[in-house]
Amino acid sequence: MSQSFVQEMDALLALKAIFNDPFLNKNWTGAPSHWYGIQCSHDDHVTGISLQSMGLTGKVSADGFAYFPELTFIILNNNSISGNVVNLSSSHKLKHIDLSGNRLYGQISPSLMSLDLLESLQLQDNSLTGPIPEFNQSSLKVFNVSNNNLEGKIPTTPVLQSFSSVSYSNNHELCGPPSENPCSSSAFSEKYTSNSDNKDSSKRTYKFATMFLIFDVIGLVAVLLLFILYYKRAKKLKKMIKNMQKDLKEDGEEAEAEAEAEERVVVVEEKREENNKKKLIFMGGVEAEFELNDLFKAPAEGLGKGIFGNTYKAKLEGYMGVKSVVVKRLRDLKPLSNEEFTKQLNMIHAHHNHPNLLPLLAYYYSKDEKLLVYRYAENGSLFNRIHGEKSSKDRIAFRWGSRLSVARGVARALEYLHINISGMVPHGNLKSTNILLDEHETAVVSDYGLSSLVALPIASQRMVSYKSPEYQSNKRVSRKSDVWSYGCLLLELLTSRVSVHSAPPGINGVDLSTWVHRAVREEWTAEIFDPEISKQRSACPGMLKLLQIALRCCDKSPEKRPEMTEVVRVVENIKVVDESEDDEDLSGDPSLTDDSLSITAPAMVAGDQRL
Ligand SMILES: Nc1ncnc2c1ncn2[C@@H]1O[C@H](COP(=O)(O)OP(=O)(O)OP(=O)(O)O)[C@@H](O)[C@H]1O
Repeated sequence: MSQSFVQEMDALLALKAIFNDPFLNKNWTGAPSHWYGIQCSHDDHVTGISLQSMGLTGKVSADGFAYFPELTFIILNNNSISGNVVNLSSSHKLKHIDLSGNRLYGQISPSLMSLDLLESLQLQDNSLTGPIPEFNQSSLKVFNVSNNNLEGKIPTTPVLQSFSSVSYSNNHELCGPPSENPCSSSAFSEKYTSNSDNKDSSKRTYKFATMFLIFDVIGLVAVLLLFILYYKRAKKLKKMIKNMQKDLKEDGEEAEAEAEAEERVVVVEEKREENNKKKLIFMGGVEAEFELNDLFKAPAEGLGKGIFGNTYKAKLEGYMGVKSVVVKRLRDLKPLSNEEFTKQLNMIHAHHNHPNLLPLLAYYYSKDEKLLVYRYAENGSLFNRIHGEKSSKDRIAFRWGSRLSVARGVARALEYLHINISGMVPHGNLKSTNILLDEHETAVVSDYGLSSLVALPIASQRMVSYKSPEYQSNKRVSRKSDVWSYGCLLLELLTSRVSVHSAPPGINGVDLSTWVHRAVREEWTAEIFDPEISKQRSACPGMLKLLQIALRCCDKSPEKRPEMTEVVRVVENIKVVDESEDDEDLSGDPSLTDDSLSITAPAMVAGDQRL
C-alpha cells in the first residue's frame, strides 16, 4: 500500500468525519473506488469528488483537500459547507472546481492561480471577501464569483476580462470592468491602492480617536441625565414598573395559551403528515384506488431482483380498473428528500401518456422504504418473449412482424424521452427485461427517468449505458449511450442471443456487435438471424435493414451513431410484410442462406447506406 494511498484514504476519512452525513457514514466503507461520489483511477488514486446537493455541513480545514495529487474535479455545490476556500495547489491536475452555494468565507486562495489546467472555477453564492486573485490561465473557460462580498478592482488579466459582468455580479465592493460598478470613487482607490502613504493613515487614526472621545463624552452625559431623571421620578417609575410587570404577566399567560394552541396545531399537523406518509401517493393527483395495506395483504409473486431492488407482482382482484400491479422496492438510492424524490417521479409521470412508455401509477416514500407501483404488463418482458421456453413445444413463435413492431415501439419511446427528458441519459438502462409487452403485445418501455435516482457508483456498475464503449474508455455517457443500448437490443431481437451487456445474473451473453461482424467476416452470415425469423422469406429485406441500423447504433464512436429521430424514420420505413405467405414450414428451405447474404451482409456491415 503506497504512502500516497494511505494519505488519500486518511483525507477522505477526515472529510467523512467533518461531514458526518448519515448516508456517507453508511456508504463510505470498503474500497474508496466504490464510495458514493468518489471517482478513482485504476491504481486507486482519487481522481474526482462529486458530492453536490447533499445538504452536507461542517467546516473544512485549509488542507482538507491537499492530499489528492490526481484530483481532476471537485464538485461540492449546493451544500452548507463552511471554511475558507481551501488550498488546492497540490492538485495540479484539477480541471473543474465547483464550490458554489456553500458557506465559504475568507479570501479566494491565490494558490488557485497555479492550477494550469483549470477549466472551470465556480465560487458563486458564498460569503467570500477580499480581492480576486489575478487568474490568467488560458484554460479557464467558466468562471463565476457572483453573490459574495468580494472587494476591490477586478484584475485586468485578459482571462478575467473575458467573462461577462454576470460572473462578478452582487459583490457590492467589487469594481471595474467587466462588472457594472465603476472604480472612480475615492473610497475604492483609498482602500485598495497598495502604496497609500503613512501620512494619510495617521491623519485617519487621529480623526477616529477624536470621534471616539466625543462619543464617550456624549455617552457619559446621557448616563448622568438618566440618573438624575431616575431619582426625580422614582415614584412614578416604581408605579410604571409595577404596571409593566402586571402587563407582562398577562401577556405571558396569553402567550402561553397561544403557544399551547400552536403546539396542538403542530401535533395535529405532524400526525396528519405521519398518516400521509404511510399512504400511497397516486400520480397526477388521482384518487387512491387501493391502499398500502392492500398491497401488503395481496397475494404476491416475486418477479426478480434488479438494480433498484426486488420487484413483486401483487394481485389486487376486485379493484376498479386494476387487477395486478407491480411493486418495485427501491434500494441503493441517492440520499433524496421526500421533495426531491417526488419531483423526480412527477417528471416521470409527465410522460405517462406515450403509448410505448409504462406509466407509473403510485409511489410510497418514507425514510426507510420507497416503493414504486406500476401497471402489470400481461405478456411479460421482451427478454422472456425472445429467450423463454426456447426448446419447449409450448413456445409460441415470435415472428418477424411482432419483432419489428417491438423495434418500432421502443424506438418511438426512446425518441420521445430524448426530446422530453433532460439529463445525460434519459433512460440509461434500456434492455430486454425493461421492455414489457402489454395485453395487446404492444411494447412498453419501463424504468425510464430513474437513472438520476441512483448513486453514480451503482449506476456505473449496473446500468446498461455505463457498459458503452465511451464509458469504458473515457467515463462519459450521453444520450448516444442510450442509442448504443438500443442497437444492442435490436441485435438481441434479430439474433435471439443474449447480449453480454444486459444479461441477467447467472446467464452468459455475447458481445453481439463483435459477434455479428465476425459472422460476416467468416462468412457464416446465415447464422446471424434467429431461425424463427430467418425462415420467413418475406422478412429478409426488412431484417437486413434492421441489422444495418442496429450496427450503426452500436458504433464505438458516439458521434457516428444516429440520433433517435433518424432511427425512428429508418425503422418506420421498413415494410410490414404479409406473413401468411410464410406460413408453410420452410425449415428445410431457409430463405436466408449464406449465398443470399454473401452479397448484402458485408456491404451492410461496412455501412453501405444503399441497402
Ligand atoms: N410492470 C411489469 N410488468 C411485468 N413484468 C415486469 C414489470 N416490471 C418488471 N417486470 C419484470 O420483473 C423482473 C424484475 O424486474 P426489475 O426491473 O426489478 O429488474 P430487471 O429489469 O431485471 O433489472 P433492472 O433493475 O436492471 O431493470 C424482470 O424480468 C422484468 O421484466
